[in-house]
Amino acid sequence: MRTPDLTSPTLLTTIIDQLSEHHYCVIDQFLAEPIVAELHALAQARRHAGLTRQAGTGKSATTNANLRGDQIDWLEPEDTHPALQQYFALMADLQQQINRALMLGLDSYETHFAIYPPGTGYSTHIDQFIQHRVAAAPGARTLTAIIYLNQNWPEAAGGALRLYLDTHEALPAQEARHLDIAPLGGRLVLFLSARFWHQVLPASQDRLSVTGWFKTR
Ligand SMILES: O=C(O)CCC(=O)C(=O)O
Ligand SMILES: [Fe+2]
Repeated sequence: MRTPDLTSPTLLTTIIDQLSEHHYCVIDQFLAEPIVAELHALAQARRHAGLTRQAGTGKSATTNANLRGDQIDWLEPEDTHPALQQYFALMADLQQQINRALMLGLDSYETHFAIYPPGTGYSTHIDQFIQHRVAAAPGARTLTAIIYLNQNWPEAAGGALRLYLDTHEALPAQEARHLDIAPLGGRLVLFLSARFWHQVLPASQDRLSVTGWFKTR
């Protein structure tokens, strides 16, 4: 199984340059197909074992399927599954490299599988809790990291991540300047959690990802 080599100067330089210039980056084929397939199979197996639950929104984690329709399954770094071990090791490496280059002070990582059944999405939001939206709030989500697990995803299936590129004080309109990012297997999306409004558009088939947040102390 091959995982990306973060000691490769080109990959790391691309990530760092894109993050410092644009505050987000999209890296295709970040994860190789075998590990994407393993994580996909694991997410489905855990779903069938009843480990996923309806995701909530906000600190109280109120569930409202109109706002957010995914099923989530939180992952623990102690989990001995080889694909998860590889994933956690990779994200720890990424955290260290990004800290070294950008001094973001990333300190911990929380992550879950997310499964959006057909027709569901996640309405426009920001990943930082309102209570944390002051500089250097302790425990704030600082960098969002999403890896998609959908191999052979047809464009017609929808399910893009819509990232609103400008800062907006309040909820941006759907047609505000944005980038639509298809949830292609192996693709990594990183963005500063407090900076971007974003939403998940509904898809016509199950849409799987492993999503996480690097937090500051
Ligand atoms: O899956 C995605 O593309 C984004 C998910 C998301 O915005 C979230 O979980 O906060
Ligand atoms: Fe989000």
